[in-house]
Amino acid sequence: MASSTQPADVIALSKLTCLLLPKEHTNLLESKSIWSADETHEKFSLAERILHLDPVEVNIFQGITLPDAPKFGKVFGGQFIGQALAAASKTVDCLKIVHSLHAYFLLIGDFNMPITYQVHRVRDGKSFATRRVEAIQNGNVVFTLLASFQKEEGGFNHQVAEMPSVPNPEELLSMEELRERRIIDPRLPRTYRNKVASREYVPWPIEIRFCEHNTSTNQTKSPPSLRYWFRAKGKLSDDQALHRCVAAYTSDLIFLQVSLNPHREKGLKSASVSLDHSMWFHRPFRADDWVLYVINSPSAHGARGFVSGQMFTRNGELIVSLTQEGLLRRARSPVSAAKPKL
Ligand SMILES: CCCCCCCCCCCCCC(=O)SCCNC(=O)CCNC(=O)[C@H](O)C(C)(C)COP(=O)(O)OP(=O)(O)OC[C@H]1O[C@@H](n2cnc3c(N)ncnc32)[C@H](O)[C@@H]1OP(=O)(O)O
Repeated sequence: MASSTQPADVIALSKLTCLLLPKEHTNLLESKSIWSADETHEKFSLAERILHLDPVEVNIFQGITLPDAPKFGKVFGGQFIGQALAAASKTVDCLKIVHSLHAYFLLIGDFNMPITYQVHRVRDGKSFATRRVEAIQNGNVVFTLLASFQKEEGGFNHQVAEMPSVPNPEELLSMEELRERRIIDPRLPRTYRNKVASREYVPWPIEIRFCEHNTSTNQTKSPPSLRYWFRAKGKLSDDQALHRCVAAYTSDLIFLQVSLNPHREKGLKSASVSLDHSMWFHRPFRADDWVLYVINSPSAHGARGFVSGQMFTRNGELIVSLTQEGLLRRARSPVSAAKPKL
């Protein structure tokens, strides 16, 4: 090769390798990643647009809370996890993909303000890379995440966890259909039905189908477990990093609430927020294809609820294991608390 002369464009050069690629194949080098282009465009799914970040400086990105993104009166915890993971992913060699993350929610986020994500490049190894991300609003660190990335590598393989036998998502009702049914279900209290009907309904970027037919309300006790299928609405870009960010985003939508199930009662008003969140990504998957989320809460004690979860593909592959601890309090009445914050 060194002695022959060939007409070609030099595309990439390093100390060891000189890659010669004919012009007609340069498209092979175009990034297929979500991280490069302007992703605010309408053609992208809402989940992908929510996770879009603008680069501000080296290692610094900015995210916003879109008007049509779920909020729950504050920046949704899953939005912090998804956006922070997106920020970390943008600073890592694209051959390395996230395999675990650990996050703490430090302060309630203000959804009217942009969020600055500062990425610290903790380490870049041959196979692994580690990143620490701080989400900042008003000069305060409101959320922090540690994430580890790994280059694809072959190895031992086993899976003991079995996907439970549940109905296919096609046989189950969508959240929208469930809402309609609940409004007219005579077995449910009229006050509850009226509340569901009058509450503003903002569609989520994620489609959810509960596996069990459930007639319990947020004021009736039920076991501390839940199983549902989810997938992003619309098609996501073909980037495994994005699919993991979307699963991270979704994982906080209905998770901690499962810990409250056995304690629900008439008149209960709770003040609950996620405190920490950990995820391990075992195998590749698509978040715009159905994923089964199996949730259990083994413990609640000392105003903290603990939940663990597993995610499976339709084929029964265990793709994610996760845990969360959250603050579970009875909300104070306005008489005893002048300005409740939670
Ligand atoms: C079927 C369909 C189902 C659908 C379900 C959909 C649901 C979807 C749900 C989606 C889920 C989304 C999930 C998510 O997105 S949760 C969002 C992500 N998580 C967070 O944002 C948490 C951020 N972290 C913090 O805010 C702090 O670190 C906390 C608060 C945890 C600790 O920090 P700190 O140690 O400093 O706090 P503190 O304990 O002293 O208290 C702080 C303040 O609170 C007052 N306070 C205390 N006790 C009560 C009480 N009982 N009732 C009312 N207020 C109370 C207290 O007086 C104080 O106020 P003030 O004295 O400062 O004024």
